[in-house]
Amino acid sequence: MLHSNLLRLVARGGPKRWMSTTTKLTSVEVNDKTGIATLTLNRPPVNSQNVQLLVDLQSSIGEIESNKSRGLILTSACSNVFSAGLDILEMYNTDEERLRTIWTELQNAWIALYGSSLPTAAAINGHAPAGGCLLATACEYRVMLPKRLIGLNETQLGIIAPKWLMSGFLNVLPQRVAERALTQGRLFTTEEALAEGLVDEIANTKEEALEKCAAFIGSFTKVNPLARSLTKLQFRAENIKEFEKIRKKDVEDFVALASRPEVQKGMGIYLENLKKKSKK
Ligand SMILES: CCCCC/C=C\C/C=C\CCC/C=C/C(=O)SCCNC(=O)CCNC(=O)[C@H](O)C(C)(C)COP(=O)(O)OP(=O)(O)OC[C@H]1O[C@@H](n2cnc3c(N)ncnc32)[C@H](O)[C@@H]1OP(=O)(O)O
Repeated sequence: MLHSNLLRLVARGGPKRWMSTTTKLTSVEVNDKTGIATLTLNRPPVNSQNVQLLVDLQSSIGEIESNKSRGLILTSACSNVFSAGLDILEMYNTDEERLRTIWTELQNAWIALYGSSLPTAAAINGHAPAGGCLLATACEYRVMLPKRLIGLNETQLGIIAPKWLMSGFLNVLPQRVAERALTQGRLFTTEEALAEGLVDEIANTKEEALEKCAAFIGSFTKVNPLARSLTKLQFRAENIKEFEKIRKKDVEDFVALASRPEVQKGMGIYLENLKKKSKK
């Protein structure tokens, strides 16, 4: 009896909890020759970060770390957008528990990428505002397509990016430039981002961006991987320590802020405007 039940489960693909009814929103492809993994965000039209995308992103990072890939390139399957940041629809008109889950998974995804011991690079093949910029700046290297926008525009939305969320941004920009950009909620064009050091190179196509990212990861071929990763993590240790100290309180702060009536109202107006703009 037990045996036949097991056989039935195997035939159906295993116990139910492993039978996901939804498709994964990220994919991983490892290049046989280079051993470099490309992790693609695939939630059209704009890769807005809902809980599932954030959970899938963590699982793909885990997969890449355990399959002994030589490095990780993060990119997008959407033609003009790397990621539009947090899914505002998911944060709108919802309950506190959902808000708690959204923020916890954003934190988890960020720390998985920022704290990865692997060499990481972002092939930014489209716009990367807010949470999109967060993921790109969690990586060690950025290559971006021309005439797109990147930055932390939170103040333009009337919200505040917490300190940990600025860590990657502050790693690559001088304090003065970062402070001005964050207080203005500035989105940089690719060309401005290159001039300031927010991105490292420009590429004309996604393929070229992937090649440049692979070349960056390839630059570590002759470096001892353990020495490399420990050195990287020493640079990031202070930010990670600060983040770990406040991560629980940070979730509650977010829930309190995002559930305020005036913030919810702002989200509704912002969503309406986004929709109006996309219909034009
Ligand atoms: C706004 C208030 C948020 C309040 C949060 C409260 C507390 C938070 C405290 C701190 C948080 C900081 C951390 C991070 C925050 C974020 O990430 S918030 C998200 C910020 N993102 C943006 O401002 C980007 C908004 N999107 C755009 O500017 C553009 O869509 C684009 C990325 C430049 C791409 O342009 P385009 O290719 O022209 O695509 P469309 O604009 O036509 O969009 C297509 C459809 O996608 C919908 N959409 C776009 N972005 C989002 C999004 N972030 N969430 C949900 N949905 C989004 C858009 O409405 C279109 O939908 P329809 O086709 O009309 O149905």
